[in-house]
Amino acid sequence: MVITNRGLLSSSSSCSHLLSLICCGSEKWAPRSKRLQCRISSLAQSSSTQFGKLSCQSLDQHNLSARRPAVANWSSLTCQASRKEHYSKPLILRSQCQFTTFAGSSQISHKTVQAQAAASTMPSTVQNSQESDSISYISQANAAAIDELLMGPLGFSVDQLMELAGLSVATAVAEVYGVGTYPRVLVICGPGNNGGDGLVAARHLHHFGYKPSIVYPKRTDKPLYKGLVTQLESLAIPFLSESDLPPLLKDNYDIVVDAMFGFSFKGKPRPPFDTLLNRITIRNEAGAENAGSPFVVSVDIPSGWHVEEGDTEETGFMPDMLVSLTAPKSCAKYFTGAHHFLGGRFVPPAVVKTYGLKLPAYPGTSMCVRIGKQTSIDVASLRENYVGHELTEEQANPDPLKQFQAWFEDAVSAGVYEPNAMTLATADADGKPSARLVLLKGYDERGFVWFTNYGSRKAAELEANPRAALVFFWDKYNRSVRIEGSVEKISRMESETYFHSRPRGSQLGANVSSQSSVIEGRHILEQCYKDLLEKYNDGSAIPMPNWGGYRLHPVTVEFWQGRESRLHDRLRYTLTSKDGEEPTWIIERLAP
Ligand SMILES: NC(=O)C1=CN([C@@H]2O[C@H](COP(=O)(O)OP(=O)(O)OC[C@H]3O[C@@H](n4cnc5c(N)ncnc54)[C@H](O)[C@@H]3O)[C@@H](O)[C@H]2O)[C@H](O)CC1
Ligand SMILES: [K+]
Repeated sequence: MVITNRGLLSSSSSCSHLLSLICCGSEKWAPRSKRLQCRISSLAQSSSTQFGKLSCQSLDQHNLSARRPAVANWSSLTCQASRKEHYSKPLILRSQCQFTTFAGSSQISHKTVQAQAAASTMPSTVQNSQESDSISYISQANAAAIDELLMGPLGFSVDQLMELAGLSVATAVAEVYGVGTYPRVLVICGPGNNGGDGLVAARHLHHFGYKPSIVYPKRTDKPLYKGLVTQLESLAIPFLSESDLPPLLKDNYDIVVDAMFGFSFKGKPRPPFDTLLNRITIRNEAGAENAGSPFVVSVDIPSGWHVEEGDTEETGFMPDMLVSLTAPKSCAKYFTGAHHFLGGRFVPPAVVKTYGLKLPAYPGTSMCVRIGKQTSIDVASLRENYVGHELTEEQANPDPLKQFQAWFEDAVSAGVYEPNAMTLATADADGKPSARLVLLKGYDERGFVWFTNYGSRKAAELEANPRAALVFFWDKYNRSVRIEGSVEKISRMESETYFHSRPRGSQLGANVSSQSSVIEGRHILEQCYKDLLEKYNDGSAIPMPNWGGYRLHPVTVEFWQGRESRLHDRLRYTLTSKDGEEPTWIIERLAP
């Protein structure tokens, strides 16, 4: 019987009936004591077979208790072991389980199997049982069997699955480590399909704007891999040898993608992967001098880990992020890094059914989904170490509008969500400020335009005090732009043109909302919307309400680029006019 930590465990015995042992350890911990709970159940559900007896006995010094359900035809038993001690060592439960089966009234087999299971030393806050219950973790054997099923009767090809796997990895990386802050990626590829996933991920990361480099020491001649390498070479993505790597990886890389080994890994890593793994492990040791080394993202499995039991070699390797593929492997239960994602949005119902998989839904059009909680966040310590971009006086366009356009286009191509969202700050006649988010709807040499209800609070404030400030923030590049100046309404014709270009639903919505006024409830809006929908359901023009655009004429524009160690770049453009001359922009650097 082979039993692993805290997951569904495979078992074998010479007996014709399979047993499985489900252990859940760390979530049951009490301070300074460890408890391991195992449920032993029969997977043989033959109607002619009934369990006559199933018992469990501890082979160690544990306090073992066994509980069986109070039903006559029972086929499972819960054993619980506990031992008081420090957290430093795993709790190992070795027990002897005995079962006897009957067909009719005669005993047909009697088998004693020994089971061993361990509770890891993870603190109980890291995972909760709800999480383990709501998602399936699969064994090494099942991972391989699922692959065979996919690539056999279910008609998938390895290239196709690898493409989906690599794309999932790249999208998960981009979701957590923005290209603006962490552009330099080292992808370390192993000899098998896990390495292939790494090659695919590198290609997608390149197209997402990252700068990947690859270490691929054990290449294969298979056409699939040769093709992937050729594709990367055609993008001028560098392939490096281990000797090309700097002594401190963080000097050249923000992220390391560990695509060395996946679910077929066995034993201990052989050279050169042992040293490569060492290089991305050191950072986890207390007081390591390279504690600020790159973030490590493991593909499918943290390389070197036992596929089911985790870091059995006690190397201390713990990636910051794990992207499980298809379904998390059992070892993922020991993952305590900050980010756990599941990738591979292709699992057909036949696989889900055959393996009884519980998998989370993928949101929207995402290729990956976050699973598990993000480890608790200390808000005060949230801090990006901005790297990779700069804004020097030499680079800055003398025209702030052109500089804005360049940064805006960068934000759009980096996939920033609503890059035109900006905070608009206004103040009333007494100087009392207020701010809200609005959408930029146009910009040119005349200024920056947005639309709103002319009866809103901002409109009243702009009436009393026609000056405003705008702030953009584009996280993927760690850039912000601040714009200040005077504000005026745009012409009614411009507003009409834009209003009628909007979807009819938005036009009706603008008529419904007497913006910023207090209303009795949402039903007022819904009723009014319904009435207007009926009124204009003949397709006739929807009139523009007291609504329109504003244009801010900038007099100062500041560009802020986040840089390392808080030494940010700040360039402020100020519109300055000397006697009788056309106003011009002067650029000054501000202390960060
Ligand atoms: N269904 C999916 O989601 C898919 C995932 N894919 C990825 O494929 C791997 C599994 O690939 P496989 O080729 O079977 O195995 P590995 O990549 O884990 O590596 C096997 C490779 O490594 C060698 N090896 C084994 N042990 C050692 C060791 N101790 N030291 C050195 N080398 C070792 C072995 O000889 C082989 O050469 C899965 O995890 C996903 O990442 C697929 O891309 C598509 C389907
Ligand atoms: K890996």
